[in-house]
Amino acid sequence: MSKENSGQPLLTFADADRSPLSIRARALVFVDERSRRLREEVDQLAPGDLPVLIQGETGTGKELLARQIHRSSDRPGLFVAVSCSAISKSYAEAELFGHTPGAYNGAASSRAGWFGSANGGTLYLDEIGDLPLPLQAKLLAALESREVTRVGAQQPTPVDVRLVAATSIDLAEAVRVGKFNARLYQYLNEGRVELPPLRERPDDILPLAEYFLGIYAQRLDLPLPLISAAAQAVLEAYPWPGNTRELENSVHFALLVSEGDEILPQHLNLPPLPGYAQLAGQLRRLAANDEAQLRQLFAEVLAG
Ligand SMILES: Nc1ncnc2c1ncn2[C@@H]1O[C@H](COP(=O)(O)OP(=O)(O)OP(=O)(O)O)[C@@H](O)[C@H]1O
Repeated sequence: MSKENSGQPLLTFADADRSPLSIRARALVFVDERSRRLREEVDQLAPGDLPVLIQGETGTGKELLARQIHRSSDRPGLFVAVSCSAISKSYAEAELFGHTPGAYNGAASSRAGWFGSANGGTLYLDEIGDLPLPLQAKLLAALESREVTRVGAQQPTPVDVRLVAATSIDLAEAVRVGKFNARLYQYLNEGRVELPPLRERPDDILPLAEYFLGIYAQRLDLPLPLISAAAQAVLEAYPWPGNTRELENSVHFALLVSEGDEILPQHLNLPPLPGYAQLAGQLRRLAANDEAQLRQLFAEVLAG
């Protein structure tokens, strides 16, 4: 997604699925039990036009999930992805809702804006908490009334847009401190989905690593290496603060530097973990899979 904000429209993603350069996955790798449950939740929410709010740390796959929701909804219009943190301050309203010719200096022609471009489809607003407050109220009004008034226009235009929003911050807290519109929060909260950080769905780590390895090997026309047992252990123990995106970058890097048929720990380019962090990784894994086993482990440790 373009992050420039010189006042030009930032909309770029409508057909990113078709870009040969984009790794944007078609498949959602969801193997861990928590991910499977999430997948079921999303499958229930996807049909129809209810708004959805996806809460999750950076790089967890929120946009991929939003695309999946759009695909499964069978809405005929486009999936339009916009990062609210990249919105140009001066032209935010015109970017979002469009404008008429001559609405402001330099606006020679009219534009539908992101909202209008998503007509009949899905508008994905990433980091919705970064949307300026006055626009939050206008967004809610447009969603509820199903019409928008372009900047400079006298009459509203009918629109049918499904909103899927994402946030990495706690919007309830933002409402509490007056930074987020309470009614917009209620509107969004009806279809709320929590996307857990990667470290809390450890059984996704290796399948995702294999998946990215396969995709990058194919794209770069390289032979597919194996991930050595030691590298697998490192991948599983690492806490992935940058989540799936960080894993993707690490695997991509490893493929480029491994020059052989096996990925070793040193190819992953991850900071070395202190002993306690490795232990924490193993404990997280055990806790996710088998609480009884974890309790037994603690009992053994405490018994000396
Ligand atoms: N479950 C998954 N299966 C396959 N690929 C995934 C999965 N989750 C994330 N990815 C990939 O990881 C990368 C990051 O995902 P995405 O951009 O959707 O995250 P995000 O949460 O929207 O990030 P940000 O918070 O920075 O906006 C993308 O390349 C995406 O295709």
